[in-house]
Amino acid sequence: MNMSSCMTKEFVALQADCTLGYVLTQFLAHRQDVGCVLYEDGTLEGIITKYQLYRMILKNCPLDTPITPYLYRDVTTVPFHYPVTEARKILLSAKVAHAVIVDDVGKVLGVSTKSDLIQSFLQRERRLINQMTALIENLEDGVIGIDHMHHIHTFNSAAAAMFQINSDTVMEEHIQTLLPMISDGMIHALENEAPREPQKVQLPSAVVMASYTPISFREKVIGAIAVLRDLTAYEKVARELETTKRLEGMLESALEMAYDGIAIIDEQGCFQMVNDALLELYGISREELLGTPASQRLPELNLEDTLRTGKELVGDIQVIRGIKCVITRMPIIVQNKQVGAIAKVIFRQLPHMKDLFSRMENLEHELTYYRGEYMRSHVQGTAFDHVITRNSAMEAIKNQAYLSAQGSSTVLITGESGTGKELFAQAIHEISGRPGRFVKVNCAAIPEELLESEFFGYADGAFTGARKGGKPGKFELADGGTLFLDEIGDMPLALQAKLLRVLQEKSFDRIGDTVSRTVDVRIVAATNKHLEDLIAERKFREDLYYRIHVIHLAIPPLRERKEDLPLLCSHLVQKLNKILGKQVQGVTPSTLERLQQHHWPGNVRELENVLERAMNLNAGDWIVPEALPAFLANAESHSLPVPPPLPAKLPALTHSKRDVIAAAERDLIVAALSECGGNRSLAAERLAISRSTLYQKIKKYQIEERSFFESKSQHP
Ligand SMILES: Nc1ncnc2c1ncn2[C@@H]1O[C@H](COP(=O)(O)OP(=O)(O)OP(=O)(O)O)[C@@H](O)[C@H]1O
Repeated sequence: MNMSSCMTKEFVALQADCTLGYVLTQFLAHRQDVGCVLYEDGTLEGIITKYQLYRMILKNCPLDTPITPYLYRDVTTVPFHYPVTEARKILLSAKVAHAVIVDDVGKVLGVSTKSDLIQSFLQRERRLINQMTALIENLEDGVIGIDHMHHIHTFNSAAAAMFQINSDTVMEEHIQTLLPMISDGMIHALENEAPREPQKVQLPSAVVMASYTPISFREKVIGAIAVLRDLTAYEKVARELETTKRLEGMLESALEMAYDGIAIIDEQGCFQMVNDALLELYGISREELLGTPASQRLPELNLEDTLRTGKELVGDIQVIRGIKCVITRMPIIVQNKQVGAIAKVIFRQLPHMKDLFSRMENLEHELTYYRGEYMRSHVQGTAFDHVITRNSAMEAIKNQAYLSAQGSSTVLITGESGTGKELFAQAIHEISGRPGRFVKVNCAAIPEELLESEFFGYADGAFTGARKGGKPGKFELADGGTLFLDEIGDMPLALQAKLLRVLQEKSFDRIGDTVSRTVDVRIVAATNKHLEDLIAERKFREDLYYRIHVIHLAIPPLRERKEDLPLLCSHLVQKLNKILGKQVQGVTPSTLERLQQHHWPGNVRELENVLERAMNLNAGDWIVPEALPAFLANAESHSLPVPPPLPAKLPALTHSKRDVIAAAERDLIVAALSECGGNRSLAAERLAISRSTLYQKIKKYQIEERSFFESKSQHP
């Protein structure tokens, strides 16, 4: 603040020839005590004060007396730009009550009196007090002031919040009564007239650092002030800092222990952390890397790409200093913000790891195999114990069958007639633990017109002659169990479509019924036909094929596993002993030798029939070659060349070849039927095929069976 704002601009301006009377009139009119006598150019000639006028009056000077002789010419002037404090000093040292304020060239601008100065000082003080109060009020620190009697006179809002009390209620209260936790410090500062060491104080809602200072006025201590700084936030930050430091230490140790190279970059793409493994790979020092841009120092890590896209990349193959490396990159996200990126470089013993993985994979496969094997033989092995084999391919199929039994997927079993397809189906059902029944349907043996009712049953009154109350079909009977669809390749197309629907929707309608029924049936299908060929010939639906072809067990024919013959012979002899009530020990080595030479087109069923026949004929404990049927017993027969094993899938036959084979097959069947007088069971046995296969072939070749009964009656 300068003097231009601390002066009276409407001063009494006079000329030297002004009279006493005129000046008195001006003083009264302007209520002033001093007048400035100016030259024409406005500069100061002198001043006249009211005391001079009093003196003129006391000397009885008439009112028209000019004032010139009474002027003060040695006047204290102050330039207008001087600060008020400076002007005060000038007035005090000159011991005058007025100062004339002049501009740069000495022209009078106004007059400043002592009262002007006091006013201005009071104004300034008021402003300072207001500023101070506002400052104290708005401080984040709590401020408490006491007077020399220890009574509180200052208590700002921050202090009120810290002590959780209202400022108005604490004024003039004794500090010791109201705030004992800080009173000692304040009184100490007051009485010792010196600041007190800051101390940590626990308040009800916060921890504060309190500093105490005495307040002096005119070199006398008149009170004390306490400033309280809330440490809660600082303490939290300190704790977080400590945790961060600890975590950083842990992270560094973890990085150093890592076997692979690791590099971390910050938001700017500069290296923040690298571990020894990475430095070793690059042959570089930590100092050379830290703080440098990754894109320039190690561009092959491509970390800036991860920083830019925020995308993870696993398994990037790079060659670094001649070493093949696998690099994985990931963004580092903190509170939903990407703050950097990390790269992991796998470079040590990669080839060994590859070997290790493939060995692990093999071991896993082996484990699965042996687990299945173990479970099968130790836990619930009985069902598959009936499937006799020592052939490794068969063992693998048994395993697969065992594992598939645990699930509910459809199983397709293929293999020549008599290879044990039904045996497998039964074992699967037993192992599955399904509570329902094992229901078998021979799709080839049921007349076509009855197939639908056999499968789905019929409702009460569905057709003339229908059983009262209706009849459940095989699907219903197998609810909760297993439905074994034998010879599925022979299922008519119309029924295939219906079966497909049931498999897809798990529901069906009885014939003549309006209510759909839902069933839980596990399907095991079997066939000795090549379903792919039937699909090509449009005799089997492709969609149904894919529906049932979920798990496929392809059973090899007996001629491909002749090592099974000794075991099978002893198993079947024991089985037949029970049925026939015999005590046969087994087959002699020479019998086995002959059996080994046979081609076994009828597979295990044919072997079973041969052994049954031999046991019926054989008188002794052991089955000798003589007890074997002629085609096995006589030398010519067993010396017959054994045809080579059939490939899994025969090449497509030409029509003529097929016809020749069909004609030969028909002749054989006719011969067998005629020999057995039309007895299908005997003929099937003689031909080493199942009854259903024989029935199917009789149908296929349209063989008239009546003639055989007749021929039998002619031969006693
Ligand atoms: N590996 C085996 N171990 C013990 N017995 C077996 C084996 N394979 C088949 N058999 C027996 O052979 C006979 C024929 O088996 P199964 O009826 O299961 O054959 P399939 O393949 O279903 O025949 P088809 O196709 O003619 O219906 C059964 O008495 C069965 O117990």
